[in-house]
Amino acid sequence: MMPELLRIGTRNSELARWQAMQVQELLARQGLKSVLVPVESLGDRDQHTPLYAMGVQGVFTRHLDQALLARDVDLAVHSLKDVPVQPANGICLAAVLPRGPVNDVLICRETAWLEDARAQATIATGSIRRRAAWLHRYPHHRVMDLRGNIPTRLRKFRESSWQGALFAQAALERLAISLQPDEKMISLPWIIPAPGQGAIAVAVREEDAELREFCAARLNDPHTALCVNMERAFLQAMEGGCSTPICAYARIEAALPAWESTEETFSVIFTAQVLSPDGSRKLDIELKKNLQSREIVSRADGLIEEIAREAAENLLSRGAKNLLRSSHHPSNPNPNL
Ligand SMILES: NCc1[nH]cc(CCC(=O)O)c1CC(=O)O
Repeated sequence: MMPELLRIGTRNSELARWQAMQVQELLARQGLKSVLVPVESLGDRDQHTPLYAMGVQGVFTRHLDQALLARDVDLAVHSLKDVPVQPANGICLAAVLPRGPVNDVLICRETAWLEDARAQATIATGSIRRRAAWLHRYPHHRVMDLRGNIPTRLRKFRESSWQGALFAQAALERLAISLQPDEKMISLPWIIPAPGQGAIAVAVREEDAELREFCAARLNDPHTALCVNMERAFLQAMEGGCSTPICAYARIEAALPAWESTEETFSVIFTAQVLSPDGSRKLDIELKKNLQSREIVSRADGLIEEIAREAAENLLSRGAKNLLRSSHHPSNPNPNL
């Protein structure tokens, strides 16, 4: 039996509440009533310790896992990017919603410094992936640590003299952030996103079979699921956590059908990258597979395994582990590099 009123657990940030409301709206369209239940997370309580230094996975999701297991909530809504690849015991991801924008963006005031290859600049981000990618392209820039939720980070940028700050485009769009007249938003497609970036996930208790199946049938987007599950399988194969500069992005594009085929044909394009934390070195790979539309569901698991393993084996054989290990603390780069 499903409860009359579903309780949706969410972090209490503006972005988290917006995302939880999306799920609430989708449930309402299916005739299900729900309420939002805010649950504070470790990552929200401590907004100063850099994320990479917290040393635990799931700083944004653990308290919601606990609320699910304690039966204080029936569903939990997460930014998939923040969810550890290994789910907590008794909890499973039942659905991912259609993916939003995946890119990172730069918010800045004037841009002369970007066009001048030798200009000095200070850029702010709390993400070691964005830091590494930025420093790879602009090794002479300085990257500052910037923590907090989106409005806080934007405010800190506005009060600073930094040239720019990095954000997920999905987050800015969801909060309908309006830029000031002197501000610009520049899309950064050359930064490969984090696994799962731009996707919203719904977690439930494993034992709630009815709710789990309902979410899988009515809320889940199979295209998004194929892509993000591939990115996360790759992350797992690399044994990386949320605090390593591991990037992965899978997308599905319509491909021209083979002449004898009447079925729609797609390509899955998987791009991955690992960087040394100081940005001095990087390894890339791109893999592409064609598949028929029905295979997006029927062959999903096999394809995810196959591509994730091939990409991880390739990068690991080229020395990815050394590269990720080469400096542990961004502000204390290995002098040997
Ligand atoms: N770690 C925080 C977090 N988790 C998800 C998003 C943005 C939305 C998304 O990428 O899905 C953000 C903010 C950011 O990365 O700037």
